[in-house]
Amino acid sequence: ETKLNGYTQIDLLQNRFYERAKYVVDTLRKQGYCYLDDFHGEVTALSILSEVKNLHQREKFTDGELVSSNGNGSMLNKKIRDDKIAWIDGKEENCQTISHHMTTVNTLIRYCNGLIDEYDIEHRTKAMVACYPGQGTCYKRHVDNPNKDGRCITTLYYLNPGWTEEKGGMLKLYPGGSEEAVKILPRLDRLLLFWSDRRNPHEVEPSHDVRYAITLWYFDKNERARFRKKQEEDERKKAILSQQENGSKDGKKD
Ligand SMILES: Cn1c(O)c(C(=O)NCC(=O)O)c(=O)c2ccccc21
Ligand SMILES: [Mn+2]
Repeated sequence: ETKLNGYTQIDLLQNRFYERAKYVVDTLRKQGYCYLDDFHGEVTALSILSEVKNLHQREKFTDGELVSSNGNGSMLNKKIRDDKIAWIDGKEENCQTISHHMTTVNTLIRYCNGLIDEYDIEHRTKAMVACYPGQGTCYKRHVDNPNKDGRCITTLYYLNPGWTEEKGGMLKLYPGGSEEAVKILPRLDRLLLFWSDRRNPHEVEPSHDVRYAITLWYFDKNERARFRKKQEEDERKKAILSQQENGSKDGKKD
C-alpha cells in the first residue's frame, strides 16, 4: 500500500468524504441547504444522464399529471403532462451508474450522520428519477415533509449539461420559510441537500427544456418509527370502523 505523507489511500478517501460531510453539515446548520458541484466528475455524471435518458426511452417513467399548458386551467388549449417520475432501487438493468450514485450519497450521508446529533439516519427511499418535459412544466411551492413522515434530508442530483437560467426550471428555495428566495441552477453534476421539513418550502419554476434530476430522501430513524406506528394505528382504527359499519348493516338486515 503506497503511503502518501503518512496516509494510506483508504485514509485519503475517507478524509475526502469526511471533509465534504463536515462542509455539508456546517452549511446545513447555517442556511438549511447546501450544494456540492462536480460531485461525481463529468464522465460519471454523463453516464448517469445516459442511463436516465434510456429509462425515459424505455417508457419507465409514469405519465405526469395532465395539466393545461397556459396554467389558467382552461380546457381549451392542448394538454401537456408535467413532471414524470420513475422509482429506481438500483438493481434494474442498465442502472449501474445510478446505483453507484446511490451508494456514494449513502456514504456521504453516513459521514454526515456522525456529525449530526439531532438525527439518526439509517435508511432512505428508493431513487426518484424525475423528468420535466419542458413546455413550461413546473412544480408548485411545497414542503417535502410537512407532517413528520420521517424524512429529514432531501438530496437532489441534477443532470442538465449547459443549463442556463433562460431555460427556466430553476429551483426556488425559501430557506427558513423566509420570503427572499434562493434560486438554484439545476446544472449537471450538482448535488443539492436540504432539510426536508418546513424549513425549506421550494418550487420548480416553469421549464422550457427537458430537465432531469434524481432525488434520494433520507429518514430519521425515530421520526420514521413513530410515523409507521401511527400509520398502523390508523389502519387498525379504519378496519374496526368498517367492521362496525358492516356489523350495523348486518344488524339492520335481520
Ligand atoms: C417531480 N418532483 C419534484 O421535482 C420535486 C421537487 O421538489 N423537485 C425539486 C427540483 O427538481 O429541483 C418533488 O418534491 C416531488 C415530490 C413528489 C413527486 C414528484 C416530485
Ligand atoms: Mn420537493
